[in-house]
Formats: sequence, C-alpha cells, structure tokens
Amino acid sequence: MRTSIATVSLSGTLDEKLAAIAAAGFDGFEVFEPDFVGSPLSAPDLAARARDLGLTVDLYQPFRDLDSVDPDTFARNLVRAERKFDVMEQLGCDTLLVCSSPLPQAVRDDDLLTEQLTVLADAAQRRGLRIAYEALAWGAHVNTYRHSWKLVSAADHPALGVCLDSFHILSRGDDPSGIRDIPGDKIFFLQLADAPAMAMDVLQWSRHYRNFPGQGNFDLTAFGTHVQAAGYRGPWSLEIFNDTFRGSDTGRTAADAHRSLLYLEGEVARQVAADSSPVLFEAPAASPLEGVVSLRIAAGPGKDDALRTVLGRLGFRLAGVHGAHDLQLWRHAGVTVVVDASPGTVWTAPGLPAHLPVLTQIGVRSADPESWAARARALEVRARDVAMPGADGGTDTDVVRLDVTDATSLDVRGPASAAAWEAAFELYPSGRGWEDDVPLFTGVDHVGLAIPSDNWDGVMLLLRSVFAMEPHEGLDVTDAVGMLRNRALEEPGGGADPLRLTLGMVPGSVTSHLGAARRGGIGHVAFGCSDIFTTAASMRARGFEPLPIPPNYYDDLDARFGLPRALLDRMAESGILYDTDGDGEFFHLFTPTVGADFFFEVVQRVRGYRGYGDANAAVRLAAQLRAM
Ligand SMILES: O=C(O)c1ccc(O)c(O)c1
Ligand SMILES: [Mg+2]
Repeated sequence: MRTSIATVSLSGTLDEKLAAIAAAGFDGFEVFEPDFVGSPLSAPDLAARARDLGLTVDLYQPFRDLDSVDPDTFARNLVRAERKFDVMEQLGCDTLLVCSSPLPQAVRDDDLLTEQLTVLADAAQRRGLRIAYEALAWGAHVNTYRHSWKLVSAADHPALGVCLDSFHILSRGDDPSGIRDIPGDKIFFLQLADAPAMAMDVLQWSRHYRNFPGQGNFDLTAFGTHVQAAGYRGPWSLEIFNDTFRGSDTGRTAADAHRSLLYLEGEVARQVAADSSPVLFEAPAASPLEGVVSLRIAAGPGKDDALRTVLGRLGFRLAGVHGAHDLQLWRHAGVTVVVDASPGTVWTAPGLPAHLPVLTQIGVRSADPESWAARARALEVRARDVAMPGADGGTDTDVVRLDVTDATSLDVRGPASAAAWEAAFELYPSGRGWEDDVPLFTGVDHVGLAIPSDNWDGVMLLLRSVFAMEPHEGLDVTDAVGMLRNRALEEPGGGADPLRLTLGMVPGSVTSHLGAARRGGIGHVAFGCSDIFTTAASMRARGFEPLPIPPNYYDDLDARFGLPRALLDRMAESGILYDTDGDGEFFHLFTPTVGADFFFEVVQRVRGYRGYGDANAAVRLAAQLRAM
C-alpha cells in the first residue's frame, strides 16, 4: 500500500513539512494549495525538492466552487482551472481534487452539474490530467459519496473519478458499504481521517478536530475494508485538519501519522481475504500480557517519606534497598513497587522534580518480551532492551521498554526479570514473618496516567496500535477545578486480569504540568480487592486515615440507589464511594494525594462492573483538594 499525507496535516513551513513527511516514511503527499501559495518555492523547485526526498506529488487540492448556475462564472472557473493545470504540470502531479460547492449559486440540477464536470474533465484530459470529485459533508447540493458517484458515473469520462474522504462520509453517519459498488478504478483518490465523537457543526468538526486513524471514534477498519474490496489500489492518504497538530512538533506528528496508516492497514488486513489484498501490511503478534507486576515511582528526596508512609498503610513492606542508588524495593500481594528517591530521579524522569511523585514505569509480565519489541518496531515505535540498574553493573535484558509519555514507560518484563530484582537489591533477610501477610489486594486493577494535551492523540494511537487496547466510553467530568477529559483503555481478551489504563488530559506539556492536580490531571494506581471493607479495616489498623467524604455524598447515594443506611455508614467510615452500571457494582476508596499529583485507589468490582467510578471523580477531587 502506498502512503500519502496532505501538507495541511502538519505544522511548519512547506519545507519542514516535506522533510518530516519523507523522514516518517511516506511515499508521497498532497499539496494543500494554501501551503504552496504561501511558500517561496516555485512549482519546479517544489517538484525538485520532492524528487530529492523520494516523494511523489499525489494530489493538488482543493479546487473549490467549480460549478455555477451563472455561465460567466463557470467560464471564469474554467480559466482558473487551466492555471492550476499549469502548476500541476510543473509539479509532476496528475490529479486535481475538486470539492462540491457549498455556495448558494451551486448548480442543483444534476444534468447541468454532470455537464460542467464533463467540460472540466475534457480540459484535464487534454493536458493528461485527471479530476477527483469529492462530496464535502456541507456541500450545498452534493454532500454524499453516493451523489458524487452518481454524477461521475453519469459523466462516464475517463478523466473523471471520485475522491472518497472518510470524514465526509462517516461524520454524516452514512453507510460506507456502498463504496463496494464503485469500480476501484473510478476511485481516483482516498483521503482518510478519524475524529472524536462530537455533537457540533460538521464544518467546524472537520476543520478543527480531525485526527489520525486509531485516535478517534470512526470505524475506519470497516471503511478501509470496503475501499479495498472495491479494488482501489491508489495511495491511502491522510488529510487531517487539527488545531493541536498544527501547533505541535512536525516530526512527531508525521511519525504518528505514518504509524496510524500501518495500524489501519493491519486492521484491514485482518478483515479481508488474503487473495484480494496481497500487499497489506500486518505487524507481528506478540505474546499475551499477564498483568501489572511492578511499578516504579520517582519520589525524589523530598517526597519519599510521604510515599513510604502511604505504601506502608497499603500493606507494602520494604523488602530491600539498592546497593548503589537510592532505590527502595517495596512488596505486597505479588506487586513490586520501586521507590526512586535518588536526586534528580536519575533513572527515569530527569528534569521532572516539580510535581513528584511521578509514576515512571509500569511493569507488565509477558512470556516473551522480545515479541513486543518486534511488534513495536514494525509499527515504528521505539522499543528498548533494558538492562536493569544492577548492583555490579549486572544486566538483565529480559525487559523491553516502550515510552508512553516523556515521563512514563510500559516495561514488558519476561520470566527472568523477577530474579534481576533479587540480584540488584540487597534484600532484607526473610523470616521476619511478613511474608505470611494476608494479601490486601488481588493485584493492580488499573493505572491512571496524566497525559499532556499535546500528547493525547499520540498516546491513544500507541496504546491502540502496539497494545491493541480498546478505548471505552470517555467521560468529561466536571469537577472542582474545571473540566477533566477522561478515557479508559482496556486490553481485549485480557482474561481476568486485563491491562487497564485510564488517561486524564492535562493542559500543555509534561514538563509544564506543575500542580496538575489543581487542573484535574492526576496519576494514580488502583489496586483490586475482593472485600473492600476488610481491606479498609486492615489499612486503618496500619494508620490509614480515610479521605473525608461529606455526608451529602452518602445522602445522595441513598436518594439515587436506596442503599441500606448501615451499608452507607460503613462506607462513610472508610471513605468508600459507590457506583453501579446496572447489574454490576463498584466500591472504591482513595488515599489523599502524595505530593501534588499522585494517589492510590482501592477498588472492588462486583458482578463484572466494567467502569471506573468516573461519576465520583468530582467528589474525590474535592476531598483531595481539601486534604492537601
Ligand atoms: O474543509 C475543506 O474545505 C476541505 C477541503 C478539501 C478537502 O479534501 C476536504 O476534505 C475539506
Ligand atoms: Mg477531503
């Protein structure tokens, strides 16, 4: 499959965009006309630049408002088109995108419209060029792909075909399966865009919120499967109008863009028969993940006391210290927590002391970490073989590390990596009896990460492509300090212990989210348990002071669900909150924040409850702010 991208999708000068497009591995690009008009590069210069970079110029776009009920206007538009054909010849680009007109003077008579398109196609053909006609979702008369195909079909002209743009089709809720009825060689161009589900004017939605496949809510796998089945074999091109991307690092966005096409190609490949798509790429599968087994938290010298106190109340015991660095090994219920109190948090998060503690590593067990390295690299994600910080320079390469954000990595840990802890740390002698502790938890239920807004779409794509995680309904929570955008992702088929992550968006970049708690973005680790009242009692016996949840909250629970007063009283005693999703029930409690931005949660899922108690986020945050 050939890959392409419209220059409008990236930030920077045209030169910078082209360099990033080539570096990301694209085969070609669409010239977005305003980028060319505003560039000092002449058309021959641009053609030479593309050639040097090994890129083809796949499309020139957009040509607007071709048709008109006024014959003079139409004649002028044809003259304008000829001037664009001149440019295209110099660019070595043979396809012009003509989009349907949103104007009041747009032609509304299909016969006249077909005639005007035919006249343009004749003109293009004389120059050896082609016209790809696209229905904009907000076109005055033509706004569906079926309509654009009806006109193209009626014109029956070799230089006239359709351009399919997934946004215009899926944003309207149209059924894309009719694409199968269009002959593949009459689809002259394919533009792909995903988008988050939003209830807003479709033009505004399109111009500001499009994102890459795997970052939004459209079913692009089904869409791509229809296009493939139709027999289209031209480039798959991204056309993304997005305010954030337009202000973000060009190279990073281009790399995400290319990865999104690999991801989509793999998803489509799994849907279509091998004989109809001999060229579709699919990343190698990796061995299953077996749950979160370790966490590393950068506490810094200033915060490790508070962190250790909370860990102790959660039942964790200090199991050892590192010989050479200020690292402590804490263990409980099969989970290992490494507290990194070294100055500057040298291991994992240099330069991030302001809002410590920070969760810097999430360790997930897998039988074959190298299979994850291979899968990640196939999807153009950097994966590092990690040597543990061993006591005597000892190494353990049984860990593969993928960066989720600048601060936090997912570490896939193989069977041998557990022993590395033993080698690297001076373990306290056993026999003090605590190995017999009754576990308070069943393991890690989920991990919450604060994601900087300019990183949000990239993280979403990483988790969906490499880890095949599935996004669940996101909830925007109104809380004490503003709106918190939230999204949970879950590993499908993860059995009883799936990897679950909840993402909370914080404004800006990682290094600037000092005091993110005040804006809702807090990282956390949630432990699962089978009886939260017993667990809470054990925690209280260890000195845990529940977060005070106001009586109003329990009165409201009573009003909404009619829970028994005795149960509500027991919940209030331990600061336990409640949610239900029908049959399932959810009980959870929180620690106060440790430092500004980090806390622990204890959850009990009853009868398959699937959510995260998002409805309680505002009450939780208000209580944590009071406790700061
Ligand atoms: O927003 C627009 O005007 C516009 C222009 C060209 C396109 O291909 C498109 O999908 C949208
Ligand atoms: Mg388009």
